[in-house]
Amino acid sequence: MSTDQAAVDKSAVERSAVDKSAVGTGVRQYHIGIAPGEVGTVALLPGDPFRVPLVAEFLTDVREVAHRREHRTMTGYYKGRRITATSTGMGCPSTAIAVEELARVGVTSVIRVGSSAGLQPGVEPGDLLVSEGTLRNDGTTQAYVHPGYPAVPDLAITTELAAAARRLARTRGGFAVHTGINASDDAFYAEGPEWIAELHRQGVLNVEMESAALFVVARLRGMRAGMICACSSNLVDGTSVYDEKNTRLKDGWAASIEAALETAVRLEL
Ligand SMILES: O=P(O)(O)O[C@H]1O[C@H](CO)[C@@H](O)[C@H]1O
Ligand SMILES: O=c1cc[nH]c(=O)[nH]1
Repeated sequence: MSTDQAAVDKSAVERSAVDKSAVGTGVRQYHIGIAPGEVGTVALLPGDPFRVPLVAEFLTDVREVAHRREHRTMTGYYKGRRITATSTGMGCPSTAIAVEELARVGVTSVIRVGSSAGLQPGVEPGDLLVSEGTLRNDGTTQAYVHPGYPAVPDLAITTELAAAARRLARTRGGFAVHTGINASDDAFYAEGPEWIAELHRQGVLNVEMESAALFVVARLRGMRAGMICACSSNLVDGTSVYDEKNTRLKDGWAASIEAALETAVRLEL
């Protein structure tokens, strides 16, 4: 086959190939199992499906909509606003799928309520961490955008998350609120001392595994996104590194959910 013929054949295949960006609008979604009309416009996104009921504890008229693979979804109402909680699973690949499919069923704002490890001294288990932007150390977003494309949250959601978290910290006490840049890694157990020290030197506040996909895919699909995490551990001072009875982390999850719900109400998301 000549080179010219190969080029013609390639473009013929490209012409008939599936365009996934146009697939699935308005129907029950393949991975998350939700159909349009079953959820509202704002979704809180924990990583862990077992934390979806923790969001539901704050809601009235709770309904479980679907649970497929790592994606569990419940809906309910908080202060009159319809709220959805959908778990993303761990990492950017499943998070990108969740955000893509939530966009296809009418969700317009997504707030990750996650756990994340601190990289600066003074960031303690149970503290709340609000993202101002993400260092994209993941593979998924490389498939979507230019290497220099920023992974940034919505400004108003971010400002409101920080304000809501600070109000809770003032009235409840027992935890601090930090804002800054975080990293999104793909490989939890490949975060070695050298990488942790490099992130620390560059002033990165914390590390987690989903926000690169969350922020990039949300931008590309015209959605608003934000992230508030509870600190699970501190990787530079070794506080409470993955100990089962991390009650401060559990309290931090609840506070992060409350801050996200208040944000949804105040901004009418
Ligand atoms: O607790 P979640 O929200 O899953 O967040 C963090 O926990 C997991 C790693 O332990 C990763 O998903 C990381 O981002
Ligand atoms: O990537 C991550 C996320 C949470 N905790 C870690 O230690 N690393």
